Amino acid sequence: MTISSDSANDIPRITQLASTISSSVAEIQRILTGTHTPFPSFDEDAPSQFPDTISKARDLLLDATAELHDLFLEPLNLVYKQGSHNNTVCLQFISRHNVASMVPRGGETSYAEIATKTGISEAIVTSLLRHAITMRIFKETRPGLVAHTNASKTMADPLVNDFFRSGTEEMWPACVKGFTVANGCSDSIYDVIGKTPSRAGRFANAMKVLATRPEYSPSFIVDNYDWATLGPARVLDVGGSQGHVAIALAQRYDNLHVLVQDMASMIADAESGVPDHLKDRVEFMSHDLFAPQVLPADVVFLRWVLHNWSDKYCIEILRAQIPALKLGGRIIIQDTIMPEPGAIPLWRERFLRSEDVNMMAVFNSRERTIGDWRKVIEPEKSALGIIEVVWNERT
Ligand SMILES: C[S@@+](CC[C@H](N)C(=O)[O-])C[C@H]1O[C@@H](n2cnc3c(N)ncnc32)[C@H](O)[C@@H]1O
Repeated sequence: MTISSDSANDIPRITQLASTISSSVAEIQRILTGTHTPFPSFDEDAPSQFPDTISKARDLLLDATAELHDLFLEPLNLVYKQGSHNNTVCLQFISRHNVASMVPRGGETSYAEIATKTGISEAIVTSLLRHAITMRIFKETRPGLVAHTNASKTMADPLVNDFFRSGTEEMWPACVKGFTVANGCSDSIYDVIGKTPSRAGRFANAMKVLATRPEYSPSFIVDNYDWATLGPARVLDVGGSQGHVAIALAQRYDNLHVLVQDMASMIADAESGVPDHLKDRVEFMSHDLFAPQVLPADVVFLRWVLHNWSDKYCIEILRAQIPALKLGGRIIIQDTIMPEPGAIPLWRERFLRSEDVNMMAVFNSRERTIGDWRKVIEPEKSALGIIEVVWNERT
């Protein structure tokens, strides 16, 4: 029998992992106790985010616990565990029928009642939700009765529900067949959902939800670029959806006037989400990002836009922005830079690799490494050059 061990001191890998788990939990306990922060739990009212201060210990803990767990699965079970199609079926059922909002906060409801409300048989509802419960979405308090966990309660938020519905109804079929085949057309996802306000609205809500994840927080662009030194500046937030990032920028920097440009269906009613005191500095305009810019700008800002497009289209998009730039103007791009394999904690890398596959299936694009970005931005292609890259390993 071969024992997996550290050859230097002959400590088995499983023991090393247990020791990492023990020391990182001790560190997290020290920090949470010191800051009077509640400990993690699946309870309905447990906190939904963690303080930044535990980030390093949490990275170590998540990777070590996952490795230890996986080591004790037989190889076939390990691979089976990663096959997520049955998870997706459950999430599609829950989000399509707004099941999470049928369960009262702090109370319970029955599978039978959910069956009546959804028009789906009690047996199927029970199977789908009992599978969801193994993912810690809902809990069965007594036979036949379900209540919220913190995960299911999160799904009761209409924006979060839209996020999962967009994922399971737009992205998932596209991952199986490619977006165009799944939708029986030759148009891009944006052309297709742009024609249906409910689908466009769901997508815009999904973007807002993604931005609430600490890794995708607008604070990275607000905090890591010195917008104040630009002086009075007009910023075009190209593909800015419903303005959640524009609002964050205008809130912090009163020197900025931000014009959000997006497809008409994506920005329908977006103005109503802008706080009154920012309404004169955050505005919206329907504009095709491939059309030459008509308005002069100090900054053209593209956040999470280019990763949706293959190189050829990125170059077209960038070229279309150039006529807008005033002398000394700049294009600021905030987007994913793919790390080398193994360069960041595995649980974080997994999210990025999953996004990469999503880009491929839904957009015929990909998440880019710094070398890939150079190819898009090199001067002879787009008339631009990379001046500075700021990389934050948590984004
Ligand atoms: C991935 S989302 C990013 C949204 C936002 N910038 C953010 O950071 O959350 C890409 C955005 O590009 C917009 N978009 C796609 N094609 C477009 C087009 N042809 N013209 C204008 N906007 C477009 C989409 O509607 C969507 O809001």
